[in-house]
Amino acid sequence: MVKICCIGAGYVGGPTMAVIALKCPEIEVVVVDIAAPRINAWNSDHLPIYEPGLDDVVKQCRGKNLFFSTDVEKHVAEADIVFVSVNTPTKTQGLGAGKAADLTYWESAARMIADVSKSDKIVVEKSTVPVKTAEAIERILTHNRKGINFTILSNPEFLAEGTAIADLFKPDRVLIGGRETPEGQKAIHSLKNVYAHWVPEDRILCTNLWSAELSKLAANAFLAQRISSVNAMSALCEATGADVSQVSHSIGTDSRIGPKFLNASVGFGGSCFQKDILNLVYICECNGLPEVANYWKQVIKVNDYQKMRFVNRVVSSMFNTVSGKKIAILGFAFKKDTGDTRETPAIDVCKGLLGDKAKLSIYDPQVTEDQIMRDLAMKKFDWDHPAHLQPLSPTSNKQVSVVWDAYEAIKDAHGICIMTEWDEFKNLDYQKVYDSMQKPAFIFDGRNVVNVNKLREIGFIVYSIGKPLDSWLKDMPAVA
Ligand SMILES: NC(=O)c1ccc[n+]([C@@H]2O[C@H](COP(=O)([O-])OP(=O)(O)OC[C@H]3O[C@@H](n4cnc5c(N)ncnc54)[C@H](O)[C@@H]3O)[C@@H](O)[C@H]2O)c1
Ligand SMILES: O=c1ccn([C@@H]2O[C@H](COP(=O)(O)OP(=O)(O)O[C@H]3O[C@H](CO)[C@@H](O)[C@H](O)[C@H]3O)[C@@H](O)[C@H]2O)c(=O)[nH]1
Repeated sequence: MVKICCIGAGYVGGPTMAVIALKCPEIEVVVVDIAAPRINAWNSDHLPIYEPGLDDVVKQCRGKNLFFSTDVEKHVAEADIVFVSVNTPTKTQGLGAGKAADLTYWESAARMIADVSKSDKIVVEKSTVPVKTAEAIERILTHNRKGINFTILSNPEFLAEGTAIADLFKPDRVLIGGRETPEGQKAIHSLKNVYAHWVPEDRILCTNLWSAELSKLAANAFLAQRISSVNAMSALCEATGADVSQVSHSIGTDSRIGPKFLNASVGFGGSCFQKDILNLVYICECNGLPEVANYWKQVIKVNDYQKMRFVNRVVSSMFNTVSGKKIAILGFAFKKDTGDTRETPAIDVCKGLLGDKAKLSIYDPQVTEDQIMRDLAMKKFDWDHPAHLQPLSPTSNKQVSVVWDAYEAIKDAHGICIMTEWDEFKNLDYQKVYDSMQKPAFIFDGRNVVNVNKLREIGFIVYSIGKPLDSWLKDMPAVA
């Protein structure tokens, strides 16, 4: 029986391995992690992450050929294929701080693999890493080896949160990079056989190591670039009276552009886009390519601009101050159908409003109060470390309350900010909402989910990203 061990039971390791176990009943899959609470949760009825369809997959194979364990060394030693899916945060100190990837967790995993192995292994990079990482990992593995052969592959993951299971069941492609040596090609073949259980052969792409590593960074940079492009257009739409949804639709019907990933928003969030672009920027700088680095840096700059532009709109519309005013924040996750808040634009918007002394009442159907308080207190990039290394949550923040009902958050508020496109925000009883608010009642829709005309008929003053401005907002000072 082939044995797979995955180091890192997070958003990638957990769902990916669960799907491999489901699709390959004759393979034993063990997911290991240093975080005992996470492993306990994977072994319980309350999985550590919210992801549609995940419970079902885990229930079908857990205890049969899918196991979760903290006994990292034992399971690594026994495995034929070791996936490494640990955190690769942005460095906060030292050389490359604020840009380069911190490979501490990866390196310690590689050293441990080298120490405990007693048989040949294929070691698979599942984490997103800088191009050329495989070379460094190979050195660590081979330097420590005791006659054991390690073959390294790059197999980056392209799943998106909220649709992880659907993405894993039917990936656009699986990418496997390896050395162009007989051992490298043999290892590629072995990993290809795993995915071939359910992925059509023409969707399994095999490349050299560096192409696979760089393709992951490039894919995220291109995706994020589309969002920053449409968000940049949204500012111009507001200035000219064009409607960004109409512009997106018009350009998206050109088959060379395509319709996906053209939704204007308050900004992109999530654990990957910013981190991976910063990493790409750093790699370009290290390779003496400042123009290329600056090109990609601009994607992040526009994203930061979009979040600040939103805060400025809120404050300037509400008579240039939100001091002491209750603002309801609807949604805190970085997108719908996930409880993940890593780099969510809600953090920057909330911090901006708190900086102007607003009182926030926050509601998200999947995010806990503890997580929100922690996010609002955390320093940039601290979130991307294993749980036991993160700062504890602060006891309280007098300006912030977290509630478990949208109407409760909205009651007596002066304004509403929609930060996540949860379906339930489209279907609120907006007449009831209006009646329960202070007047004038403002809605700032950061996700373009509400029906602007209907809400204006009710009496709201509505701001929706990239849409023709409310006459109220037109009279306000320019904020761009
Ligand atoms: N989240 C996504 O949607 C996504 C998608 C594609 C790629 N990625 C990449 O995959 C990697 C993992 O991301 P994630 O979202 O799953 O992170 P995560 O924080 O959810 O999970 C990482 C896990 O690794 C564990 N870990 C760290 N060091 C360890 C060690 N030495 N031994 C055992 N366990 C260890 C941590 O405790 C944590 O549970 C990152 O490089 C990320 O960029 C993420
Ligand atoms: O048209 C769009 C599409 C997305 N977003 C925002 O962009 C962010 C990222 O969304 P999405 O890409 O759907 O989710 P992620 O889970 O971050 O997935 C991205 O990052 C992963 C980690 O590397 C990759 O594996 C995926 O392929 C890539 O889509 C979210 O805040 C979205 O709200 C927009 O604002 N407008």
